[in-house]
Amino acid sequence: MRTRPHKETWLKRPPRATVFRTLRPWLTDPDSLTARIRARCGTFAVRVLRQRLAVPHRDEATLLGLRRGEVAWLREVLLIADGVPVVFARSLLPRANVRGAWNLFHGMGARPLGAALFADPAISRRALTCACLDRRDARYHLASAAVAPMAMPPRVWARRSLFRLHGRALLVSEAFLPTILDLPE
Ligand SMILES: C=C(O[C@@H]1C=C(C(=O)O)C=C[C@H]1O)C(=O)O
Repeated sequence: MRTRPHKETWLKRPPRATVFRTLRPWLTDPDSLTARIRARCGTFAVRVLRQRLAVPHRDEATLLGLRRGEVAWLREVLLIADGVPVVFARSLLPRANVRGAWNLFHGMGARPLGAALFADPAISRRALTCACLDRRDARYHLASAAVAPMAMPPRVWARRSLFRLHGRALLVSEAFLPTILDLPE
């Protein structure tokens, strides 16, 4: 699927005029997304889609301080609440960060990354930003393919932030599927 080079705008806050009131807390809550979902469903699961070396998108590479074409460790998952996918998450970790500091990335399996990230006081989270992803963005298509045959709306709101440990970065992006709004507020 060819997507035009597109530079979506990542905002510090979701615009009131275009983001559902009930979606805003999901885009802005700085605590663990896993914990927030778990508190609103019966059974929670992580479906690991991909975990391998990959070339980040240009904006992701810039955030991670990587040169264009430089590979990083990629982890893509679906967060599942009561059997229904509610979030498509994509995390990127520069290769140099895997040794020591970020070994957690490889030991996680189907355990949620957040369980490790929010358990270590040495890990800090930078500010969240959010963007509306549509068919112009390759990540929209990754999420769409991940949830098929469940239909994807023309646009999904996503958020992302950098986690840092001993000066090394991990980029976590989370796209919210419409089903997130079926969870209690
Ligand atoms: C960062 C968190 O971890 C969640 C779990 C992820 C995973 O297991 O790959 C990725 C992103 C998050 O949605 C969190 O819970 O806030």
